[in-house]
Amino acid sequence: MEGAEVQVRCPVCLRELPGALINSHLDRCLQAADGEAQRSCSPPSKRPRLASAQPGGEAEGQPVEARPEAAPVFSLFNKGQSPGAPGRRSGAGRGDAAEKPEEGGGPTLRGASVAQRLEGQPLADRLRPDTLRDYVGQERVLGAHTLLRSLLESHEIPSLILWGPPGCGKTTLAHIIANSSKKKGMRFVTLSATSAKTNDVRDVISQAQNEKRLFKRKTILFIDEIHRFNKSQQLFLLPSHTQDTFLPHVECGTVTLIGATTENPSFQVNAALLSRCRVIVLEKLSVEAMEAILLRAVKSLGVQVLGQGNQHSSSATGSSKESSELPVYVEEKALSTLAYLCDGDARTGLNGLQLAVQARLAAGKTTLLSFTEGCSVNGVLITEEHVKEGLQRSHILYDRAGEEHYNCISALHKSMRGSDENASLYWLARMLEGGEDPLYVARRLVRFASEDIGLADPLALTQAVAAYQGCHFIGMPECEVILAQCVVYFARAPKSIEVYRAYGNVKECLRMHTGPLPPVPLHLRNAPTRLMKDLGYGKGYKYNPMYKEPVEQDYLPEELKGTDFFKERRT
Ligand SMILES: Nc1ncnc2c1ncn2[C@@H]1O[C@H](COP(=O)(O)OP(=O)(O)OP(=O)(O)O)[C@@H](O)[C@H]1O
Ligand SMILES: [Zn+2]
Repeated sequence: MEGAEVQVRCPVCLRELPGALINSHLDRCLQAADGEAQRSCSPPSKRPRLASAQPGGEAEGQPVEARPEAAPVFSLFNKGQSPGAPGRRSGAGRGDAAEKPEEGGGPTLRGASVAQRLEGQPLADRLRPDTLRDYVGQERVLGAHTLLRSLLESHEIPSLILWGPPGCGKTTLAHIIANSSKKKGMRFVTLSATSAKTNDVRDVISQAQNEKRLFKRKTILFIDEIHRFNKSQQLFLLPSHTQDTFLPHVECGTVTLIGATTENPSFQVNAALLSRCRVIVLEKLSVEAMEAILLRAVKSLGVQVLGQGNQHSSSATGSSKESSELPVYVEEKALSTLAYLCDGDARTGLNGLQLAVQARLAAGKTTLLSFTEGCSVNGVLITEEHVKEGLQRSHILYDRAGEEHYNCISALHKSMRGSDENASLYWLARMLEGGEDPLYVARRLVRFASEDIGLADPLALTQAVAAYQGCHFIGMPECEVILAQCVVYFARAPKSIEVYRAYGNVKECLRMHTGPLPPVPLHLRNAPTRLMKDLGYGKGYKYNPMYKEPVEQDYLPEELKGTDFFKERRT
């Protein structure tokens, strides 16, 4: 898939580079663009969603099967509904982000208890900002005087690909654009690449054409997880595919495309499509940005923050059936820890907060809080520990970029090598549940197939490549079983490092060589011209099929005659 020779365009500086270099280049390029040290800009990966944290609604990025009507996924950017979620669709004008939902995302429901405020929609969706004013962070692309900002302010929306790690605000930014564009009378339609069919795209296009022709209305099409469009869907997007296609429509302005992706678009988005879109690189949210988002959430819930300012001591934990009616407090430290641990993923952070509050309310434990000014209050207290528990349940303590990442993949590799299928599965799950990029694991499997299994079972390589492609097509979480199958196959497979080692010997031999390399023996050379023939090229070569008996012939240079790389240095 990732041929080393393939040239890809850096979405930041637009230079063409060999595919193998793009990731390291991007890191540098992003740093240079920023002028200051960036947090990791390496292509982010998808992390599994916190299913348990979404009691009443669904967040985008949910597994396809979790959507009862998998079919089309046109939906509105409605408050009551996250993009891509089924359910309330408006009849005729489906796809129009016209109606304003009743209940504001906004935050506080007057008079309601914290428990009531947590009901229904997941906190993260409810708090999705409507305007740039509430959109936190991403200054580099959205700050004052940036191109994107002025374009948005003038409602000149170009086709965009929003690339960034999970929960950094891609969908939210699209949502904000939707809001502002609908004020300008534009339509906003969303489609999820995980479940949309080619026909769905066609429908959107033809409706957009009608709208443009009849009402002079422009359509903005948001495609979430655009990297998931598979080969046939991508084909459909290509210009050669007659008038049904998408690209010409992007170009002539029938639709403005906004794609969101967690994957490096140079690899995952069709080049022709990519060249027609501006790539906006969003970063994972900083700890400070996360703190701001969490504070807003806490405020919206009516939870009070206990910090340095309001010194308190807590004691005498009791329990109360009515804990849900009591005031709820969260320690400032708990919020900053949460902001740190969620690793720039606002959805994880907000889900973690929601889980922690809900768990505390359900436990019914109350705490007597004594404040320095003398008063004491009985309430529900959320500490750092509770927040960590909330996160633990969402497994995000796995450190994707650091130590853990390398430790786990190494443990997986060694378990497969040691033919321990249980251990292999365990390490695989540790990584995937922790949000590891399945393609990273799949790439390692391809390597393992040759390095450790080799000719003992040459089919292993086919299995690994198939697993890689399968994962690429369907993504997490559906692809996990593909990797599991492959991992168990490999643990059970016979192993051979014969070729791996022999190839190492050959390389070693070349490296150790001093002086000019031996010439290719004349009889092995091809002689396409008279001159070459005269020079003795090909002379004496024995064409094997002409011989009944095995042919005696040297294939190595004279000085290496008799060398057996398969036996060299073997103990
Ligand atoms: N920059 C931000 N400012 C304020 N809130 C944010 C921001 N980014 C994310 N959020 C909050 O986090 C939630 C999830 O963000 P969003 O859906 O935009 O992430 P995403 O980048 O599209 O992630 P994914 O790739 O996982 O779909 C939002 O509903 C919103 O509440
Ligand atoms: Zn670059």
